[in-house]
Amino acid sequence: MTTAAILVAAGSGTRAGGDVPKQFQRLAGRPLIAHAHAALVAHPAIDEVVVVVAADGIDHLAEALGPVRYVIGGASRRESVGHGLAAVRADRVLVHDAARPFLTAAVIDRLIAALDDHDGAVPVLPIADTLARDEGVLGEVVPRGGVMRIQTPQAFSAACLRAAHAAWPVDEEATDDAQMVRRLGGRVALVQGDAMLDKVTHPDDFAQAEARAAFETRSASGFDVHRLEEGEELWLGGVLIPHDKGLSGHSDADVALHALTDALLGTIAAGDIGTHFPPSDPQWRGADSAQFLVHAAGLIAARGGRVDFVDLTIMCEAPKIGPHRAAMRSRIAGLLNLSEERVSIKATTTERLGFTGRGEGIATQAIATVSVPRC
Ligand SMILES: Nc1ccn([C@@H]2O[C@H](COP(=O)(O)OP(=O)(O)OP(=O)(O)O)[C@@H](O)[C@H]2O)c(=O)n1
Ligand SMILES: C[C@](O)(CO)[C@H](O)COP(=O)(O)O
Repeated sequence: MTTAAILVAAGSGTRAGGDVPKQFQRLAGRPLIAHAHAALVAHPAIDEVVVVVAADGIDHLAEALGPVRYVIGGASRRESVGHGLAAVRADRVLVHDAARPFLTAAVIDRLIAALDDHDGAVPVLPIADTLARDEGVLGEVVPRGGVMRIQTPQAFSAACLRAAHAAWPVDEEATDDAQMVRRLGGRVALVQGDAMLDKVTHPDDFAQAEARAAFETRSASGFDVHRLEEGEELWLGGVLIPHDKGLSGHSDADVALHALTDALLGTIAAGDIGTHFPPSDPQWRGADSAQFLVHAAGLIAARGGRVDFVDLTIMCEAPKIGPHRAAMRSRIAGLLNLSEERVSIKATTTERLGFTGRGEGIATQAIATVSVPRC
């Protein structure tokens, strides 16, 4: 069985307002659509993802997601889903609103499992508030027993969804695909929904979704070594230290900033310092390593994340690190826009053992802890 996901994003977002349709406005550091798209792409059971976008949204889509598979949508959500459906080949189809950003793998798992013995499946939530008619003033209560909220993604056997779209009257609108499948006689399962999946519809919903954005804490380590040589400057932790030898190697060979840069890159699985600044590239010869650290922190910020804490252990026999610790903390805190309480610098000798003990080089181990939006 293969599974496709259709991510509908061809609406104008009129109720939400803003300079661009809501699906391209930023939420938790990324375009709104990027959250749901990442969740669908990352799910192991989903084989293909197609985005449905308005003709005048193609540039916004490219800016938001880079090169992705897309088709042009229609005048209504129903038509947009139909265009997506024409572009996929899989046996099962999930249809999801780009306006519902926080989609977990657990919801997708529940929907797909329900397709084993149903034609479709929808995530549902109970209604917690009293419902009443709006008559200008308070009208009668609407009984809420047996009533529920229906979310997306909605999952279907592709054949059933195609048949439902083909049978639907052209001049009638549909609230969602599940109702279309149901009207054709399809059995649609109810699976547990998720409050995190609530749709961003009105301007205030952005603030609420922002508050809901789940962050996860990640830690990663970095390690680096550079050789001590005569005739070189000694840059360590972004500070020039007077010493009879200096470090040689990539850029200014600041082994502490290199280890820390690798730790930061590790938190977002973005490779290492050599991936971003190849040692073979002459432009980095003698370069200030501070820019590498700032670049890594920038990549974390671009994902909507933040650096929480960094900890370095510098291993050398000489120079003594203690007298320079405060300057290093201050420099690194400044580069990362952190308070100094969030920068820890420790040092150790290796008891005259190994290359550090013989004064041939300096090693640094770094650990970075960051918060990034869960996706
Ligand atoms: N012609 C349409 C209309 C809606 N959608 C998508 O359907 C989802 C749910 O629709 P809704 O929240 O109503 O979005 P909009 O139609 O954009 O909002 P509004 O009604 O405020 O303009 C959204 O991801 C929207 O982009 C679509 O693909 N094609
Ligand atoms: C498809 C849907 O999200 C299910 O709850 C909902 O019906 C979309 O409604 P809208 O009025 O187009 O926002």
